[in-house]
Order: sequence, then C-alpha cells, then structure tokens
Amino acid sequence: MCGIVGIVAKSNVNQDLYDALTVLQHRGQDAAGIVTCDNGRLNQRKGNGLAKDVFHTRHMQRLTGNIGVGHVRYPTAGSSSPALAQPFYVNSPYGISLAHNGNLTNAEELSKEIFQTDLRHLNTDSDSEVLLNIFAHELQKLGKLAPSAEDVFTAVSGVHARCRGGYGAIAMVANYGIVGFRDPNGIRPMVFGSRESEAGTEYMIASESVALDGLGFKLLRDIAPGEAVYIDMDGNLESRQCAAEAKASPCIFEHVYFARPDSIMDGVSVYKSRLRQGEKLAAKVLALRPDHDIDVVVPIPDSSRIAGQSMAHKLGVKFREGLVKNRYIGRTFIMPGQSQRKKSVKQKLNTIGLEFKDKNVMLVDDSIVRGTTCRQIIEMARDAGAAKVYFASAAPPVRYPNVYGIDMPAADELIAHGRSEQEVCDLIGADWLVYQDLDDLVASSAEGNQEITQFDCSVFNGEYITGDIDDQYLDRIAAARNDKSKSLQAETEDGAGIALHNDDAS
Ligand SMILES: O=P(O)(O)OC[C@H]1O[C@H](OP(=O)(O)OP(=O)(O)O)[C@H](O)[C@@H]1O
Ligand SMILES: NC(=O)CC[C@H](N)C(=O)O
Ligand SMILES: [Mg+2]
Repeated sequence: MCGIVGIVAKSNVNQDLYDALTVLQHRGQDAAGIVTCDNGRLNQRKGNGLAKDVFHTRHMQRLTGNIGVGHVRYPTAGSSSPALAQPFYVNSPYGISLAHNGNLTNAEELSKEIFQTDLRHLNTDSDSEVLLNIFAHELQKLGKLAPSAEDVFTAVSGVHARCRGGYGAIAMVANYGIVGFRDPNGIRPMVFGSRESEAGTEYMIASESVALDGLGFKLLRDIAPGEAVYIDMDGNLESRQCAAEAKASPCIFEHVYFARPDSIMDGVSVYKSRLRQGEKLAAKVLALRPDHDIDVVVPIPDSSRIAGQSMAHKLGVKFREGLVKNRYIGRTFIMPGQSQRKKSVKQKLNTIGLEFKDKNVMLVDDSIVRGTTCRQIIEMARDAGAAKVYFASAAPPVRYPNVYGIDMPAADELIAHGRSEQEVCDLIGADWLVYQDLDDLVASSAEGNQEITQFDCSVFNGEYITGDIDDQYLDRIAAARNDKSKSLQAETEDGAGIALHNDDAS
C-alpha cells in the first residue's frame, strides 16, 4: 500500500513529483524516492523518512528532467532498510526505474528463476526488485534497440504471466517513456490524468486521484485491471489490455482505511463509500438495539470521521469530535513495530473531557486490526468519565492476514483472529461492540460503481482471489514478518546502509 506517481511533462517534473508524493504520503511513511531522466541520464534521490525529510533543496535542484517516477513506501516485504527504498533501478535494457505498490505472492519462486533462468542478480529481498527484473527481462528478450509501445505492452503481458499477487507499478524506461500497469485483478489502485501546458499535453499516473487534483491534472480514468498505459517522451499516450484474463477485484480495505476520502478509486468516491458505511452501521445498531441509550457518537480521528458523521445522523444522536489529534504524528497503523504503534496512539489522541463525562459514548473507528488503538481509546474514554463506552467498527472483524500489500502478515497478531465478537469486546474493554456486516461493507463500495461485482475482502473472509495462497504460504510470511521477526531484523540491520543504494547523509 505504497504511493506511486509518474509524470511525463514539458518541463522539469521534480517539483510536481515531490508535491504528488506529499499528497500520497498517507500511503507510506517509511521511505521516499524520486528518479528523473534528463537527456538520457537518470537522477535519483531516495532514503528513509517522509518526503519532506528526504528531499532537500540541493536534491531537488539536481532532479532535473521532464519525466520521472516517485514512491512513498510502507514496507510489506523485506526490511525497512534504505536499500529497499524505491524506485528500484536496473540498467539493462535501456535503464529502467520502477515504483511498485502491492505485494507479489510468488516472489520467492521468481527470485530463483531470475537468477537461474534470466541470469540476473537481485541485491535485496524486496519483491519490488523482483517485479522490476521480471519486467526488464520480458522487455529485453524482445531484443529491440529501441522499444515501441507495443514492446512495452508485450513485456507487461509477460509480467502478468509470471507474477502473482497484487501490484500496481509505474516504470520509467530511460529516454523512451513511462508505463503504468495493474495486476489482472486490479487489487491495487491506479489512475491517470492530463494537464494542458503551452508546450502541449502533460500526463500523470498515480495511485490515487487526489495526486492529480492537487497538481491541476484532470482525471481521465482508472487504469483497468490488467491494462497498461504508456506515455512516450513526446507525450503520446497509448493503452492496452495486456492480461489474458482480467477481472476487477479491488481491495476493499482501500475504501475502509488506506485511501484519502477525496479520492475517486475505480469509479467509487471513497468519501461516499464511507458515508454509506456509517449509515449501514447505524441501521444495524437500530436493528439490534431499537431503544439504545447512546448520547453521543465520537469518531476516532482521522479515518472514521466520515462514517461517524453519517452514523450519528442516522441514529439521530449528536456527533462530537471528542478526541483531538496531534497532527504531527503520522498514521499509527502503518508504523513498522508494535511498540512504536502503541506509544503513538497516546501521543496522537487526547480527550475533550466534557464530551465524555457521564455520557454513554459510541466510539466509532473505521476498523479494528491489532486492537492497539481501540483498547487505549476506551481506557481514555473511561478516564474522562464516560458512563458507558460502546464501540462500533465500520468494517467487519479483521481475522485473516493480507498478502496483497497490507502489512498484516500474522493472523495471531489480529485481535479478532479466532475470537468471537463478544471475546473481542471483552478484550478491548467495551460495554458493547458492534461490527459492520461484510455484505454491508461491500454494498457501501459497490453502490458507487455497479460494474464492480467483486472486491478483495480477504482480510475479512480469508478468500484469496488469486487462488495461489495456501496454509504453508501463510505460515511462511507469518514467520518472516511478524512483529517479533521484524524487530529482530531491525536490530541486526546496522550494515544495511552499505547495500548498493547507499543512503548518503549529504
Ligand atoms: O486496531 P489497530 O491495529 O489499532 O488498527 C486500526 C486503527 O489504525 C488506523 O488508524 P491510524 O492511526 O493508522 O490512521 P488514521 O489517523 O488515518 O485513522 C485505523 O484508522 C484504526 O484507527
Ligand atoms: N506497501 C507496498 O505497496 C509495498 C511495496 C513492496 N512490497 C515493499 O515492501 O516495498
Ligand atoms: Mg485511525
């Protein structure tokens, strides 16, 4: 669930790429990178941190060129080392830089193929480096001195044939153009848009439409599942369906949590989808407890504000912002370690006492994943004098790992895994817990675009739409990426800065 962007413009793209990354920052806080191409030379800056911390004026000045790609990272494979910051680069063929959002589920097998059959070297354990090398190999084997749009599309078809999982990617072929492509299920999102300049039409491809809005690009449309969109250096755009079989199954968790509400994703307004989530949740509350005694609905900022508002309205009770967020703390869920997440909740949110004192409060959050947030907030609500503390989740219980680009690899770290709703309620210390039904969540999104008949809901129902996920795979990723393994990895990572892509302190 990273943020990716690519721009083909008529003048330097550095500032626009930077601005787009800051708009996409909610998708990844761990590392950021930009690569531009100027007269055949690539300029690159990447490192750990937020976009504003990674790019200084001196870097921006050197990131010249009318074409470039950018990335903000939320790690879902490999470590958090600067060596895994993106875009990744490979010199052959042509010089390709790639920014990836998602997760390949067959990266391990592909790594072997890349070495043994494709005769290529991988320097990290990032699945994105795998994706880049597969794309590069598929393009190289066409043996062209200069690749055409057709060649690029053939290479994307080759990627579809070999890579499994969820991926949205933007690749820049030095001196030739930029291609954006999605996996055949369109699990991860991607849109493109255009902007008119005096010198001609400019294009942007990005994870979310908010990146286009912020920079004056007009949303043209989503890239379809399995489709690729290629823009050459002169600004000629071509698109092609490259997958043998494509069927939209976008990740519903984007609508729950990841995406910004002002984005339009696969034709669905994320804002409206969240409004509908709140209405349906209220309908469930009214059905279960027609004589409820809720005095006030309080959202847990930020992501549940919209669902909280529509829920309160439908319930006919007051909506109050009883929790204030420290805007300088990032999103806690996408932080890499549990201790960091836990500490950040208290630093991030504080109660306004009068909204809790002697009241029956319905707290609303978009989802409960590890239970880090809700446990602490319920405690805070009680400390603030609430009479009763009810809790509503705009998403159903998260019970299964995600394998498509959300870092929820270990089932036993999910508070609802193997537990009934009542058990979760007891664990988090609420007086009543109500979860959204999955059908209602799906309807909240599907009502925004009737053409999408299926969503990836694997974290709620354990059904993995790519069909290649078995228990052994889940055990493997759980062992490799649970919180304990990640903190051990972080401790032993002192040498990481010495990898090929150094994070120079300059
Ligand atoms: O059950 P948990 O493991 O705590 O995860 C769920 C919480 O994490 C997210 O908030 P986050 O602070 O990341 O971002 P937000 O400010 O966008 O709500 C999400 O909105 C929930 O509040
Ligand atoms: N969240 C993502 O999209 C992550 C991309 C890639 N799998 C990584 O870990 O770097
Ligand atoms: Mg939240």
